[in-house]
Amino acid sequence: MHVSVNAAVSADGKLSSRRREQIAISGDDDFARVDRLRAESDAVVVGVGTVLADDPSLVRYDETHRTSIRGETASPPARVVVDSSCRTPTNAAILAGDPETYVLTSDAAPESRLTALRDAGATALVAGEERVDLTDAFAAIETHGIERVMVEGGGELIFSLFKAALVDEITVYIGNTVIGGRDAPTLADGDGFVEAFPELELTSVERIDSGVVLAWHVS
Ligand SMILES: NC(=O)C1=CN([C@@H]2O[C@H](COP(=O)(O)OP(=O)(O)OC[C@H]3O[C@@H](n4cnc5c(N)ncnc54)[C@H](O)[C@@H]3O)[C@@H](O)[C@H]2O)C=CC1
Ligand SMILES: Nc1nc(O)c(N)c(N[C@@H]2O[C@H](COP(=O)(O)O)[C@@H](O)[C@H]2O)n1
Repeated sequence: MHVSVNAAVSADGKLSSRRREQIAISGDDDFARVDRLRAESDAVVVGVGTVLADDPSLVRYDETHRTSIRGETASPPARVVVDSSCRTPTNAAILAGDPETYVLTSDAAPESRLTALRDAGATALVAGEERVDLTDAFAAIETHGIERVMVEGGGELIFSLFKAALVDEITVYIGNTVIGGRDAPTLADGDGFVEAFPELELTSVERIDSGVVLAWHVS
C-alpha cells in the first residue's frame, strides 16, 4: 500500500479554526492540484472528525488526468472514513451515491450503528479494539484492490498514520493566512512525538495561488 497525505494549512500550521469549521485556505489552482492527486489514487481517506466538521463528499477528481494515467475504464477513487465508533451520520455526503464508501471501524462501534451504516450503503470493516488499527484496516482495504490511498486529514488521523509508520509521502499547501488558537487543529495532532520524530526529505517546492506547496518523502 502506498499512502500519501495532503492537506492545506495556514502560515501558522492550522488546518482550521478552533471552531473546526471548514476554511478555504487554498485557492482554485490548488484545488485543481488536489483533484489530480485524488485522480491518481484508488481511494481518498478522511477521519470521522473531518466528516463531522466538513461533511465532504470526496467525489470531485480530475477524470481526464485519471483516464490518461489509468486508462479509459478506470473507476473513480473510492471513499474511506476512519471511524472507531461509527459516528458517521447516515445522511453524510460521503455516503451518498457512488463511488463505494468504506467505513473502517473498531470493536467499540455499537452493533446498531454498524448496521445503520451498512444499510446506508457503506462497506464497514472492523479492525482494532477501542480505536481503528490503521495497519490492519489498510491491509483490509488492500484486499479490496485499494493500493494507493490519499489521506486528506484531519490532524488526529494524520498523526496516527505517522505513528504507525504508514505515510510514504506528504504534500502541504501553506496559505497566506494566520488562524491561530491553541485548540485549533494542526497538521499532526494526537499525543505528539517526544522522541524518534519522523524525518522528511524535501522533494519539491512550488508556488500556487497565494501560497506554496511543499512535498516530502518520508524517510
Ligand atoms: N485544511 C485541510 O486541508 C483540512 C482540514 N480539516 C479540518 O480538520 C478538522 C478535523 O480534524 P480532526 O478533528 O483531527 O479529526 P480527524 O478527521 O483526524 O478524525 C479523527 C477521528 O478519527 C477517529 N479515529 C479512529 N481511529 C483512529 C486512529 N487510529 N487515529 C486517529 N483517529 C482515529 C477518531 O474518532 C478520531 O476522533 C476539521 O476542523 C476540518 O475542517 C480536515 C481535512 C483537511
Ligand atoms: N486542499 C484543501 N484546501 C483547503 O483550503 C481546504 N479547506 C481543504 N479541506 C478539505 O477538502 C476536502 C473537501 O472535500 P470535497 O470538496 O467535499 O470533495 C475535505 O476533506 C476538507 O476537509 N482542502
